[in-house]
Amino acid sequence: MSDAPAISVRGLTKRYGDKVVVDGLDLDVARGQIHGFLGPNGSGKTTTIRMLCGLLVPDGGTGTCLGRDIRTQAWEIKQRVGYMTQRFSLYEDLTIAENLDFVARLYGLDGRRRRVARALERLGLTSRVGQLAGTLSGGWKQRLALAACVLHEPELLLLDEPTAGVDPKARREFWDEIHLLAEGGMTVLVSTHYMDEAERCHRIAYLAYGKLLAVGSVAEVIATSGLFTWHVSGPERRIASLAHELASRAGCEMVAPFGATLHVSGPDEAALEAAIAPYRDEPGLSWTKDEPSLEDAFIHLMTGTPG
Ligand SMILES: Nc1ncnc2c1ncn2[C@@H]1O[C@H](COP(=O)(O)OP(=O)(O)OP(=O)(O)O)[C@@H](O)[C@H]1O
Repeated sequence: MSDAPAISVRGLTKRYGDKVVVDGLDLDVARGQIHGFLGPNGSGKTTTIRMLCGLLVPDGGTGTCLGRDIRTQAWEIKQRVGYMTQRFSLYEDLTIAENLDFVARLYGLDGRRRRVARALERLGLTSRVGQLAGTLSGGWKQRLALAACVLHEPELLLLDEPTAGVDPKARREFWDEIHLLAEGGMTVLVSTHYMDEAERCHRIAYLAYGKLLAVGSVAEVIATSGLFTWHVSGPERRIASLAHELASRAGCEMVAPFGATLHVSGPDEAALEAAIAPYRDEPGLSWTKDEPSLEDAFIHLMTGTPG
């Protein structure tokens, strides 16, 4: 396997009319990595994914995907990439095996039986081969969609919100499968809105309004945010009123209740401590300084970006 990055793009730009939806994006994804792609709705994740696999031509920028030029070698890229779109559809009145066989025929793949058997085994679907796709739960449907995407043994998987609306257990299992595929050498770029999924990636990139705001490991992205956070817990009614009081104090940029605990954050450590100082010795309240969560960091990064 080559050491060259699976994805390497510079200044990637896409406009629709006057609107710049991807704005000068630089991104490197190493081979064999699971790279998360996060950002609010409409931030340009799908558009970027479609430019990377040659489905959309960028208006600006250059780069390679699997060593091929994204502008001039789209056909070669498409053959080596598995792309699971947000609305991946399967034939509900066909069984799991029939769906996979159909996809293999559609793409004219050689060794169909072997490929279908391998995909079934890889994704733990062997025991359900005869089940109609329409009778599968959301999690199993997504797993079948993933099996269809790996039938041609791609080097890179582009997964666009593959687990939206799927329950936590099925999401966790789906991610176990993604990790197994990566262990086997596949590179994965996966967009998600779920923080727990972001934390299962080797690296993440955070996009807002078409601009890349942060990239790195989860710890690096949290550090990039430059945010400081305190947690305070206490009686529920007091926590509810405290949330209102703190929200109006300078230095508290974000105040978010999590049950009977508040996450209180701000980018200026001294200003934040001054804001909470009057409450620090209040009986019944328990304060701890903590790392900001990834969600705190993302919301802060987005708040500082003009839309
Ligand atoms: N074909 C198109 N024509 C015009 N505007 C488009 C087109 N495709 C996407 N857009 C706009 O580009 C912006 C980025 O959309 P995109 O789907 O890439 O965002 P996203 O980050 O994937 O969002 P989500 O998380 O909701 O899937 C949005 O404002 C969207 O409305």
